[in-house]
Amino acid sequence: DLSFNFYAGSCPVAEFLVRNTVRSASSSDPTIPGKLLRLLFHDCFVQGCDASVLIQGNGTERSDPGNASLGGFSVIERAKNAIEVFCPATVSCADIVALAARDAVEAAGGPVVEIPTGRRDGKVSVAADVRPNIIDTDFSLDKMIDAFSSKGLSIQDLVVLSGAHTIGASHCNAFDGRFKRDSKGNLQLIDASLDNSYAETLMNQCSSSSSLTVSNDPETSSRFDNQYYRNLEAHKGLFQTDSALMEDDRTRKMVEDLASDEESFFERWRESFVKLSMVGVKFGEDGEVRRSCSSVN
Ligand code: HEM
Ligand SMILES: [Ca+2]
Ligand SMILES: [Ca+2]
Repeated sequence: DLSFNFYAGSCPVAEFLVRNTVRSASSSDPTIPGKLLRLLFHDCFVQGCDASVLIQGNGTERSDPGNASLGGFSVIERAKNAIEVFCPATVSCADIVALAARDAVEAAGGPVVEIPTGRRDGKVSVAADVRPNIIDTDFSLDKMIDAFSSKGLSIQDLVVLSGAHTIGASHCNAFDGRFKRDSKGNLQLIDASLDNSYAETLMNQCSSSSSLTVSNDPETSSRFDNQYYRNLEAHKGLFQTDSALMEDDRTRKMVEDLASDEESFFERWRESFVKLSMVGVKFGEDGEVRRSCSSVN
């Protein structure tokens, strides 16, 4: 079973080493927190929170185009290497991924969250599992709710965890279908739920380079705060799936509450984040503790 401070006896420095690694990596590279947080989402939604996303090789999850824009792997590997020095073959990579995401939020100014540990590392990682489980930016609210519910997560968890888009960055192809440039070079909105001037800014940013990334939250791009929900209220959600939360009665009220009260966002984040970090966790012989995070033992 998972428990708080699972490694208290077997590896008391584990959480400290992860936190330190995440802190130092984030201060030298401010793109790290967003990467580590998204990595947990993509791990937990495919085969559960079992570090299946870290396995390298032909045909693994990591090789799927749906995971092509993930990052932060080297930070996980660094934390694992530090931990192996003190307590070999004891701390799972799945726990390191979850702890690193937790610490990334804290490093970006977000809430401190206590999470249970004791996850086991999965032995299966198949590319074909990725796209059926990861939510695409063209999903309707109903499809998002179904996807979350299939992982034991509620509508509230969907709205609260989407608040992760208060940090990090995205490639233009994830949202540039929402507008286009007409023959005169002017903006033509395709998705009417998007603010005109924001769309114009995005269009211009994206036309300068196709591999460019844009901040998910242009107001406070590297700060984990409730600005994401204020952006949604202003029709400045980056993805259609972000805007959709404002367009439906089932979620609009939650967005407004979270936009007006950061402390309540942080409180709900703690709850929903713990739930996300426990999706489909493996126990006993269903899993193992990997020696190296990028390959099964
Ligand atoms: C609800 C449906 C969601 C959709 C459709 C979605 C989609 C996306 C997409 C397309 C990107 C841009 C990737 C790129 O182009 O590099 C992105 C970035 C990101 N997502 Fe989500 N996401 C969702 C939920 C979540 C959740 C639940 C979390 C974590 C709890 C999360 C955390 C992030 C973070 C932190 C980034 C920035 C990554 C970086 O800076 O490298 N997302 N998301
Ligand atoms: Ca997984
Ligand atoms: Ca922010």
